[in-house]
Amino acid sequence: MTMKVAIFGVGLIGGSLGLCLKGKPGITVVGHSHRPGSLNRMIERGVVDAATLSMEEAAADADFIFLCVPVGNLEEYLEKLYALPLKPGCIITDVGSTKASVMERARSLSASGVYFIGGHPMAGSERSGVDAASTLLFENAYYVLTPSPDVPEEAYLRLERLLAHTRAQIVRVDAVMHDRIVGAISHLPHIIAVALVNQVCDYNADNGLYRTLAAGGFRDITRIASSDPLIWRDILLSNQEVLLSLLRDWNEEIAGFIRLLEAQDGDGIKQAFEKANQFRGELPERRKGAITSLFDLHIDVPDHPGIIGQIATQLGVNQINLSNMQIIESREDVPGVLRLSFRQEAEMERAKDHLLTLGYTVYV
Ligand SMILES: NC(=O)C1=CN([C@@H]2O[C@H](COP(=O)(O)OP(=O)(O)OC[C@H]3O[C@@H](n4cnc5c(N)ncnc54)[C@H](O)[C@@H]3O)[C@@H](O)[C@H]2O)C=CC1
Ligand SMILES: O=C(O)C(=O)Cc1ccc(O)cc1
Repeated sequence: MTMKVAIFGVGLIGGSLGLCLKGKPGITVVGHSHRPGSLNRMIERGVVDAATLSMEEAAADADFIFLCVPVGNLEEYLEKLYALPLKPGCIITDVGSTKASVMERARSLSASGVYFIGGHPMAGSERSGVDAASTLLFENAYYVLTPSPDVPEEAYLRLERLLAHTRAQIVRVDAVMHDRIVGAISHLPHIIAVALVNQVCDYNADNGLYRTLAAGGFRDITRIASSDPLIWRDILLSNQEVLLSLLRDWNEEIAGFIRLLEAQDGDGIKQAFEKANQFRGELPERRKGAITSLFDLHIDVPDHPGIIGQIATQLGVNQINLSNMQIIESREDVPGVLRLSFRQEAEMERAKDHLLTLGYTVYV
């Protein structure tokens, strides 16, 4: 028997779920969009079997409904869905980056025979839209589910089985706890990245050298400042209380650094770095989390024409998939450093071994 999966909001996350589910035995994927212009693109991109502007048509007879719209629109979509005739046993889930508010709304709407299970795949990127969707996005990432106590175990397990196609690791977390933790490890870092970029942007208004010289570390820690403004407006507003508390703690951390510098307290500065080094060293190894990392290789390359093309060709010939390539340092009198980024650790290891055998100096 065929299962129907309906996806509302076929962007980065909805599109990536579509890619994981479409074509799997016994599954049909229908995409819903509120914009006529995006229907063709979903089909061309191959993320859904069928696309429609009608909520009713998308939801009719669906076994699973995924809400993949911005957090600020989740409640409105839930209200509209609960007003439609849904298949008995239908599971509605969402992918929003905050969980407490949507869980609260779903509880107030509950309909008999329809189950809501909050969800949050903790992998993504600073990109958005269906063109950025990827089959591999969720692989090895954590995928949080926040079922309320009244959801039968049978329904939870049905969703878990379907999500096995994402190859993510499912974890069950309380919604309020989720928002607190994700606030600290994902939402606060996004605010810090944006504030830092804007601070430098203001300095740059008077002296363009700031932008010229900004590279390496600045780019690395501010990548997430390029995230979609509307998506992030909604996430931050929805986690307001948690974030206000985290920002107060952040002010304290920064005030601590001000005090250390004013007092010329070298030992204190060293200790702050040592504490951070220690905790960061204990983070799970190279696992995808809310802030996703790529697996990077650095290669010394002599600065002569064609060398970068040669490296890319060598990797291509050996069918090693490269995700990104960047020259970090390139001056006429010094060798350049080329950064190659891979989505998979195994690809990075293969590239490293291959480039070493070709005589390149390679660092992980
Ligand atoms: N971007 C990321 O890395 C992650 C995002 N999420 C969550 O996934 C959800 C979707 O985010 P993305 O896929 O990144 O965004 P996206 O912008 O790529 O996709 C959002 C989709 O919702 C549609 N949509 C439907 N109604 C809309 C409305 N009224 N206003 C605006 N768009 C509407 C858009 O057309 C688009 O297809 C959000 O709730 C976000 O918090 C979760 C994990 C990671
Ligand atoms: O690009 C990154 O590293 C991210 O942090 C992506 C991301 C954005 C929002 C989420 O709720 C989860 C993950």
